[in-house]
Amino acid sequence: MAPPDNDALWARALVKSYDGSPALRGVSLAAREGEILAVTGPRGCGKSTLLNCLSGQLLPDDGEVWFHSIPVHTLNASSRERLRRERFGWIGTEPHLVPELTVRENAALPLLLGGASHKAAALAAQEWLERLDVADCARRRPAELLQAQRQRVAIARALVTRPAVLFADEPTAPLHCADRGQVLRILTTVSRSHRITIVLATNDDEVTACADRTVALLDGRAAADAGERSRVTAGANGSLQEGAQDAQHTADAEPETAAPASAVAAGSTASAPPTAPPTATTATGREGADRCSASA
Ligand SMILES: Nc1ncnc2c1ncn2[C@@H]1O[C@H](COP(=O)(O)OP(=O)(O)OP(=O)(O)O)[C@@H](O)[C@H]1O
Repeated sequence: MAPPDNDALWARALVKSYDGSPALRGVSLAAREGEILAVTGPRGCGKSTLLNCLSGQLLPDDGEVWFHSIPVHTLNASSRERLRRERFGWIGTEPHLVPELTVRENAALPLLLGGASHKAAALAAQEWLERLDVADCARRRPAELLQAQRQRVAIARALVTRPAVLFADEPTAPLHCADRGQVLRILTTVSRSHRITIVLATNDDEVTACADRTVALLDGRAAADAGERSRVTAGANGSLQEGAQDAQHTADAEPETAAPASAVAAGSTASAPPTAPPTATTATGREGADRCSASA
């Protein structure tokens, strides 16, 4: 089944088990370009597994994941790796920086791995370190930084490639309140200014308030699509149901053209690509993000 044209990320009836123990039992969701989608739920409900399946780090046992017209679930390992490197960013709960590299080298790493010149990669890394307010740490090693600074470096590293989708797995969990606010402000600002779709797993109400929509998981299933602007909910059989109220479009985002998705789809093994190319969508309204921006 092909995804709707206007979704950047779309998943249907995802199933995933570990050694026969189910972690996802038929989760469906969709996220538009520039939208922030929060995946919430108690510990062990499957949030991380869902993000791993959506980002192509894990293959679901069943179900589909589409990034625009690319069927992520059918890509071979090297194509998924390339997709992750070129179009996706990842922020984990722990920063996991390379201890031997400087902060700037860490932030530049995805570009260097993608073949960028050292100069271009260093310039881009520096730019993001400045935005994240850790530029003065550029020559230091991760061990010399505070945890909050390391997390900001990890965010710079995730954003340096200007990903289309940023996955964030409890990105604020290890941070103190003030740092949490700043990280949220950065994420919401970047999502808006660069039209980056953000899918974040969280148990933090403050984080959830910054999202455009929420998908609540319970025991590997979507309990409800709780946002007031929700437009897609998972049916009992994993089918997608369109909600009555569509997202409010805003004109405040500055469009940034992404590289053609077909560049990544080259390695796809799918036999039936979507019938129509995806069309660009606008960012949705974000009252929660405005609240976070104002309070951070
Ligand atoms: N690599 C793994 N091997 C075996 N079981 C796993 C693995 N990863 C997750 N699980 C199990 O799958 C279920 C879902 O875990 P997952 O980490 O996706 O949930 P979560 O909502 O992200 O939890 P948390 O908030 O604790 O990170 C849990 O029962 C967990 O124990």
